[in-house]
Amino acid sequence: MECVLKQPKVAAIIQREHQAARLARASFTAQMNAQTDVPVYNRDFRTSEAHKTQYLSIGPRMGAYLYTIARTLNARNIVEFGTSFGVSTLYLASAAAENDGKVTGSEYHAHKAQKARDNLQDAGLSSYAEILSGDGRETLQSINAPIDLLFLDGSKDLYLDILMMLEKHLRPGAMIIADNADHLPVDEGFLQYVGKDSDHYLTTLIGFHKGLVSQSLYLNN
Ligand SMILES: C[S@@+](CC[C@H](N)C(=O)[O-])C[C@H]1O[C@@H](n2cnc3c(N)ncnc32)[C@H](O)[C@@H]1O
Repeated sequence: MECVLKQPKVAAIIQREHQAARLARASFTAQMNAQTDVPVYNRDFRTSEAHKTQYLSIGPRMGAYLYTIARTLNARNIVEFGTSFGVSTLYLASAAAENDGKVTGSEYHAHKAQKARDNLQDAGLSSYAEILSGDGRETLQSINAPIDLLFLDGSKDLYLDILMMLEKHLRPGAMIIADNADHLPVDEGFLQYVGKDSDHYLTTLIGFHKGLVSQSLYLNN
């Protein structure tokens, strides 16, 4: 079976971007955390230095997981809230390439969206992804095809808003994956909405190398 992720050109760009993210994080995190008590994830995505300049990207294990889920679902219409420099998008676009599908990414900062497009181009995956620049609450309103996979990785306090905005487009059996679930309150907001009392979602929290990921199956009862 072909695995686009393992194609030398794709693997090289993914490795390059993980390495760049690691180097950038090493110097930036200590510096920023020393300046304020507000964790990176709680800072305003429009104004914070971290959101403007840093990768804040998933790691290789999470990337392999996203790719596997997208391939297993045969996901053709993949939507990503929070693209940054497009590391996660490279994994999702690799699966989309094999599924004859497409990823629609969203990133508030225009220069980040452009770098994500450049990375996809370098990997030869441009035909399988489109990156919308601007606030996902506006740009993702253009989605109208049935969604197979929704990856939430933008501002944590907007996960529920984005889900509710796109819910009408989820196909039954769609998967919603939310990163950094350990940063979310359990008994309100997104996790409460998709949690055990929901008739529409079956949700599990998965422990990763660092933190929790929420995975919800859309039941559409
Ligand atoms: C955790 S990073 C995403 C990392 C990316 N998924 C990856 O793994 O490479 C979050 C990104 O979401 C963007 N973001 C946050 N809220 C957003 C919004 N409302 N609309 C668009 N982008 C947003 C931030 O600018 C930031 O670059």
